[in-house]
Amino acid sequence: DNAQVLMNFKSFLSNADALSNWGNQTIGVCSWTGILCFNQNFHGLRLEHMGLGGTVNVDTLLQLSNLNSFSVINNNFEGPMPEFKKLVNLRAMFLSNNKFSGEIPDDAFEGMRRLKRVFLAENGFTGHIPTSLVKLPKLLDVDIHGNSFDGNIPEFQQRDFRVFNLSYNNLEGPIPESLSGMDPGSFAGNNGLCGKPLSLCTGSPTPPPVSNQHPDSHAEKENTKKRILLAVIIVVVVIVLASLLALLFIRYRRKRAILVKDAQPQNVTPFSSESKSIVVTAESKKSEDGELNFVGNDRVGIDLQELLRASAEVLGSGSFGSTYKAMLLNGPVVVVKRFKHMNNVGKKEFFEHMNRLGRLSHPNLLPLIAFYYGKEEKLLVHDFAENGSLASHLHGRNGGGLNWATRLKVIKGVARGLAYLYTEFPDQALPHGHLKSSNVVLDGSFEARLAEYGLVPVVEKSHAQQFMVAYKSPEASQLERPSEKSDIWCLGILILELLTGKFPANYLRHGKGASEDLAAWVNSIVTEGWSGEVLDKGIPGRGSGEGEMVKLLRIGMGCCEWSLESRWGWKEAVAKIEELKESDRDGDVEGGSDGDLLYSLSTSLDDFSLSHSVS
Ligand SMILES: Nc1ncnc2c1ncn2[C@@H]1O[C@H](COP(=O)(O)OP(=O)(O)OP(=O)(O)O)[C@@H](O)[C@H]1O
Repeated sequence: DNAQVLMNFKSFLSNADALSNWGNQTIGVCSWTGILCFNQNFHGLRLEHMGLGGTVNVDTLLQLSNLNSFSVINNNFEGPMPEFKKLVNLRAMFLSNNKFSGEIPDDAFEGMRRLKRVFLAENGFTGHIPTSLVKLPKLLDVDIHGNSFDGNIPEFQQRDFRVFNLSYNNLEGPIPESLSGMDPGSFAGNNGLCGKPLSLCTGSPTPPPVSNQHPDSHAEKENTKKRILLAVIIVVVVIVLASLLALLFIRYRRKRAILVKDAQPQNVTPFSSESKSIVVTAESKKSEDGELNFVGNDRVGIDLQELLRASAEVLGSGSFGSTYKAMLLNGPVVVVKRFKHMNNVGKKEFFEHMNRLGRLSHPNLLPLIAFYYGKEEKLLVHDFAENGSLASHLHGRNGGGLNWATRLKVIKGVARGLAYLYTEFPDQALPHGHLKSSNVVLDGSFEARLAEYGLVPVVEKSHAQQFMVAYKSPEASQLERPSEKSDIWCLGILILELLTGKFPANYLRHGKGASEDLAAWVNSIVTEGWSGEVLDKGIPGRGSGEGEMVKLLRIGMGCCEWSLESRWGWKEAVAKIEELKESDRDGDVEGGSDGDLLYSLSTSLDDFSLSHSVS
């Protein structure tokens, strides 16, 4: 049976401490760590981030009935790619972020008629892209970035890719015509590639055919000479221009130094955490970079001097810097957040973007009052929300205290705020970009207000990729490019967090691989906790609202669909959230009895599990 086979498979692994509950017959195979089940039937292995090594024994896997999905993302496996070819029923193969190496035989994927998803990224694979891969009849996702594949890109026979990433290899030659419509990022970091969607192949106005391997040597020499000449001219021009600019810059700095004297160091750190007070100096206010710029017209009444000298209390610190609560003597309490890593755009664009954010106005958005522009650091000033963050109510000292009615009110507010952002920023992939429970704050009447929205355009790309939560959605972490549905993924996680009371631990963990952790967290709810454990038992007022809570859970899972096609769009999610009621008895009742409730819950969870891992 599968239990015995799995134990056998484990015996070939090294450092398998994470699989310590394997073999426990009382809990059953479906509850073992990393096992994917559907209707209590095994269908996959998801052994991610476990530090595993040793051998992936394919002959053992062969004995597992219904193995559809196999993932060992982010472990320490070494050596050549295991001979997965024998697993003809496999639909998804995730080997990314290991130390696999060597050439993959040309026929390595032959006969894998069901294989849809191939993830080999960030390993040490070499040699040509195997032709059997490009012939797979069902291939939808292929991500082989960050290896050392070389040679030409073969003609892929599939057309509609969902994920396609060949970046950061040693591929060369013209990109096949059929791939010319792909995102250029899919080919980035391959120095030898040319042709659409990258720049045209040199020496010819159109990409040369692959068979053109014997160019006329005289013409080639002429071309080379011309190229060298051109390069020399460019280098000389660049040096001259750079010297001129340097000269101008030095003169400008000298002038400025006289005007501003030593204001600059204080600008960079206008808060002193020791004294816990705001210490932007008088000099800095005079300097160009030291001004607080008020963006909302209704706040002109705030006294700048007073704000700058107000005593401040540290609220916490996140991935960008610390956040302070500043108490003005005769005015409102405001929150000032320090931001590093906000140098994606120049000063002018930064100002424009802040003014744009300042014009936003919605009851579920924390308004931006003012901002400060420093070279290294920016400050954003907001209203203080009296009831703190949603995270603190779900997981903090008063954790679990929010009743169902308030949770519903909060999620409706979040949905409305998000809908407003989507409407106001239709051209942006990520209208929010950083939606998580610590960025949902609650005002005096527990109305939700979204914080840290709309910042993606000004945040440095690498920082955004590493720390902003929308970048931890599956598509963003695998493609390094989020979709407009990535914010919806975050909404889904927030819903699951709100209903289960569980903290998506690694979702906030800074660093690599967090999206997979996040997905694993969602998945673990599905595989381990469906039988009544999913909804937080301690939510006050849960009794009469369980049917509605299950509806919200389904919405959450619709938002957490792994594939972008199946994931809900924002309009659908918002409309469904708006339909929710406080009590099952308010109007039409669904799933009234406990039996029905459990049934509908398990059905939705199984649906989710299926599409999540095998899609
Ligand atoms: N306007 C506000 N009113 C009340 N509390 C706030 C406000 N803004 C932020 N906070 C709280 O201050 C704390 C620190 O916030 P901060 O944004 O620095 O960290 P974070 O949200 O955990 O991380 P990140 O920088 O990734 O957003 C959080 O608990 C946050 O909820």
